[in-house]
Amino acid sequence: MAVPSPSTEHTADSSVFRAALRREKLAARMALEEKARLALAARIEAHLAQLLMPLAPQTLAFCAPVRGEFDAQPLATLLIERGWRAAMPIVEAPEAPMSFRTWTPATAMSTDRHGIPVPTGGELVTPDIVLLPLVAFDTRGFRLGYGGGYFDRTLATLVPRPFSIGVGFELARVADIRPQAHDLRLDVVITETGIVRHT
Ligand SMILES: Nc1nc2c(c(=O)[nH]1)N(C=O)[C@@H](CNc1ccc(C(=O)N[C@@H](CCC(=O)O)C(=O)O)cc1)CN2
Ligand SMILES: Nc1ncnc2c1ncn2[C@@H]1O[C@H](COP(=O)(O)OP(=O)(O)OP(=O)(O)O)[C@@H](O)[C@H]1O
Repeated sequence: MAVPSPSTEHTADSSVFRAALRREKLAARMALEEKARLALAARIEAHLAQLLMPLAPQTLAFCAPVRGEFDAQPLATLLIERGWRAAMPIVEAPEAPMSFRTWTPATAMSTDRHGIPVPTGGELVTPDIVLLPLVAFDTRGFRLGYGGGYFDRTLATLVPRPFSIGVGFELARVADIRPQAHDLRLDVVITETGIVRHT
């Protein structure tokens, strides 16, 4: 059976398209050589620092990196030293919004149901700013993740909604991820080439 090509073909079923896009972009990221990935990550970190460092200290949520994602821990550590609070999302149940627990470099970690490191304990907090890892993103600022719908479900419940920053590599960019009704637009996307604001 022919596999739909996310780059060229418009299938009627956008969930098939999204699943194929997810596979393609995840494979492209995982195919990056470690050295090349770290060079791109350093550029992302510089853009992110340029955006965040001038701000007054607040609560920043980010994910422990898996599968070749950008690692925000060094920058989060620097921000903590400047008075910020850092937090990580916790998947409590598959269909439920995530909660957020404080994180520092000293925080004891366990592994969640998806194999992602998360704080074992820690205070529950509501983030002001959230870094969202991107599997794919489009020119309007819509994001594709691993397919759990966790961030859409979580951000939809938070009032005021945290400022959302998508973080990923340029290789994740597409024209249109074919967003579904529940998909939220990112306020900002940061890649190695810079910062794009969508709000
Ligand atoms: N590092 C990191 N942590 C994160 C996220 C993330 O994107 N990156 N998340 C961002 O939301 C949440 C976890 N989201 C996840 C969603 C799905 C799967 C997963 O394993 N999905 C299956 C396929 C599911 C499907 O296609 O229906 C898989 O990949 O095999 C893993 C994590 C919270 N923590
Ligand atoms: N606000 C919401 N309320 C209820 N269900 C939702 C909501 N947001 C997403 N979902 C459900 O979650 C599932 C996966 O959504 P989607 O493909 O957008 O995931 P994703 O954004 O790639 O995943 P993740 O955020 O976990 O990385 C979909 O079946 C969708 O119906």
